Amino acid sequence: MSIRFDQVEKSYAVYERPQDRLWELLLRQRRHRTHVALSGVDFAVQPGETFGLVGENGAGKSTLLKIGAGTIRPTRGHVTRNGRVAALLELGAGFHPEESGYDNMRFMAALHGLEGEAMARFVDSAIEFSELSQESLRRPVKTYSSGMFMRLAFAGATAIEPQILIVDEALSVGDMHFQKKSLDRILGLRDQGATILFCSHNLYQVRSLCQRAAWIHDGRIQELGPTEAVVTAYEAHERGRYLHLRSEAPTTALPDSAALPAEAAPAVPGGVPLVKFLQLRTETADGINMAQLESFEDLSVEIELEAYTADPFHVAFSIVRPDKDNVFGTATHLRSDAKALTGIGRHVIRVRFPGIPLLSGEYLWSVYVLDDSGFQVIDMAELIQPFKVLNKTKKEFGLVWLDHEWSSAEVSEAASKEDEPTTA
Ligand SMILES: Nc1ncnc2c1ncn2[C@@H]1O[C@H](COP(=O)(O)OP(=O)(O)OP(=O)(O)O)[C@@H](O)[C@H]1O
Repeated sequence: MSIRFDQVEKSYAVYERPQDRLWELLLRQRRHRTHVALSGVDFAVQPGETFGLVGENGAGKSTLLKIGAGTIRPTRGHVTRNGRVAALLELGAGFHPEESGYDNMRFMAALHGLEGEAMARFVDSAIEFSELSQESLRRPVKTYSSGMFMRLAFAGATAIEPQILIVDEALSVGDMHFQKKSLDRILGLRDQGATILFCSHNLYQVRSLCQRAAWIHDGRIQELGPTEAVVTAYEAHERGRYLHLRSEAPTTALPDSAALPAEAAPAVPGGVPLVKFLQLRTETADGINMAQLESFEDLSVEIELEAYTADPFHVAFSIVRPDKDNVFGTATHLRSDAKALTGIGRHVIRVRFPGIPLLSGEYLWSVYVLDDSGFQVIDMAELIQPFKVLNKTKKEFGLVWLDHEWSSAEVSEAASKEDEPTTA
């Protein structure tokens, strides 16, 4: 139930032109350059642990997952897997397009070495989970919609009751209903003690799900440790990169915050979300949705939502800087009672910030509607309703006011002389 990478390295031969591969074979002359995609990767995901991988595009995350899953071999080093592995990477890549859904499930069972009763149980369980009709299952999978294809592929990949799960942002499988069902399956396996290696660009998900994480940079592990420390270091790096890009390319600077959209598009594909964010309203003594506040004013926030499902859900929101840094975020599942919202229809949540300690600057709001696990985003609106804060009372500077106490002590000359080092 664990997975271990020992000094793993992966290099690819890169050919300028496709025909160079042939010339190399014929002439026995090197016609390629070597690209090192991963090097010196050495860590273990412990039994029952959920381990996150973060890193920018091209850093080597997918290469590492594929090596972990055994779909590609490392150039050096090796991987040890103890337990049944399900890799939720390139779902359906092994399907035979001309064969039926049924037959593809039988092939998958055979690949896992299952026969007779065990094969029948695997096929039944996958088919039941996929919710595909008997008629669809008898058709060749090449006639499936992409959603149907992914549903069957996910169902087949997880039907072996895996002990180790390797997940590459495969959480958006099919429509909203199936996305939730597949996520619940992953969380269920985790709760039963499965070991999970999880890669995502969604740092909220990595933070919520993983105990430890690694940041991969240019094919090497840059940081490895408790998730919060690793993700924070990665965010700081990304921020530096972003500021660098902004300073180098003034034409790509953020738009004037006032021009930002009032409501961002839903995060999730598949039409209307099951719970929709409607609006955010702020209130101070001066009025509703004021474009400018004063530091230490009382501020109330009201978030209105519409649920089209009776399923419980959570709401998170944050105060954000224009460069997307969160100043403060909270969520209903982080309340002491962690109570989810339920019921079809309109919901309004209110949060009061007595004497909000923001200092002068520009801020915005981001709102996320989450499922009952507090993990999957159902709807969101990021960087909405820009507002300014003006600090008229304090001289201190920065983003937020921090309570602090000064103290000083006079150090007498005699005492300080006593502390001086003596030379022999
Ligand atoms: N088959 C291949 N041949 C040559 N180079 C490859 C091959 N596969 C991956 N690479 C290179 O290896 C590096 C790591 O790629 P990888 O797909 O692992 O990155 P990643 O971190 O998963 O990126 P992303 O976040 O964009 O998915 C990249 O530079 C990529 O171009």
